[in-house]
Amino acid sequence: MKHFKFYDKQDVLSLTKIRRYETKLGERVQVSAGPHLLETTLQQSTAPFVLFGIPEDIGVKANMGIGGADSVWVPFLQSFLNIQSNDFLEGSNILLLGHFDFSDIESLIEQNAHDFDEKLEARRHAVNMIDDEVEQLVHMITQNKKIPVVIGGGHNNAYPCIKGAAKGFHKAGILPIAQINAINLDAHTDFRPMEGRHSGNGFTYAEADGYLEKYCVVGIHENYLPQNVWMDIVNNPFVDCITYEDIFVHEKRTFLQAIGHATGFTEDSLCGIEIDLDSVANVLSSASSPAGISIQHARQYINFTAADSKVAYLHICEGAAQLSNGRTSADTGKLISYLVSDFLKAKS
Ligand SMILES: N=CN[C@@H](CCC(=O)O)C(=O)O
Repeated sequence: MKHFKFYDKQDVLSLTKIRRYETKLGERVQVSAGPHLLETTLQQSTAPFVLFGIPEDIGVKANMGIGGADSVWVPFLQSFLNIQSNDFLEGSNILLLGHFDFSDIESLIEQNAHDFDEKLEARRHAVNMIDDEVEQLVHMITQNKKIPVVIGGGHNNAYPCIKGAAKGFHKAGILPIAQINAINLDAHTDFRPMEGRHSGNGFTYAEADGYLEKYCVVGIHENYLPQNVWMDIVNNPFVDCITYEDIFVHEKRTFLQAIGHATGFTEDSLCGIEIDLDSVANVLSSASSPAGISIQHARQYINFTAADSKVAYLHICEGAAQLSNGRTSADTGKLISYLVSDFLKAKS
């Protein structure tokens, strides 16, 4: 994990606005005992939740998407650490570990790959390196029976989250085999073919490698579902989906019924909870869209899945504060901080 930057108390407090007579989450969260003491920290910490960031957009670019998923981690922290510590959420049950910094890999690719094809190939190759480091961290966290709360980054990181959690919880004796389920609220299935690693095929690789058993994706947009992926889903009894159109256009079932279906489909094992922020209307991301669920729906999804599933991890991804095409949003970090706090409250 040579790309991981551990935080100390000072790092956290530098982003926390201290105010007399009030206490913020930044004053209450736990931090690591030091870069070389991760195992000891995880063994000794009383916090059941371990929060870290993967501010990278290599996976999105490797999927021919618009870069910028690396820009939301700091704005998220600035919001999250300044949430009031109170009876609703106190903060000391969170261990804030730090973030991955893969910017050296991206710089190398930019400097050395000559054209579009070479860059695409290099980025798909680089995603394997990201996979390995993220998997290692998720494995260590879950092996210590803690729940990772992961802020991306591209949706490519679903793969190392699933693989790391499956292996870690198996090693901890919680799972008989290294295999978990996953629920995903997303405009896309991210079940694209195995053409090299990128943000559009994390679940395909996880399933093919045997770490993902059942996968249910809620809210996919018919307009962005490739026919070959649709056929793969229809023919796979371990994969299920409910389209955005079936919920909000044809009204075949309500949003909460769709989530209930997803938690029911995956209830036999530990389950990774995933949300791609391109599912939320007008939130800045590579695949931003004016059509999508509301922020209220996203918060309900987090609340219900956290309460109704045996959670293996939470992964919130693809949000951006600034895209490589110049678009910006000051709100994405704050939205993510609401979703993380909703999750923590639902689990308390
Ligand atoms: N994780 C997102 N995957 C989508 C969106 C791609 C994009 O436009 O960035 C997909 O592969 O279709």
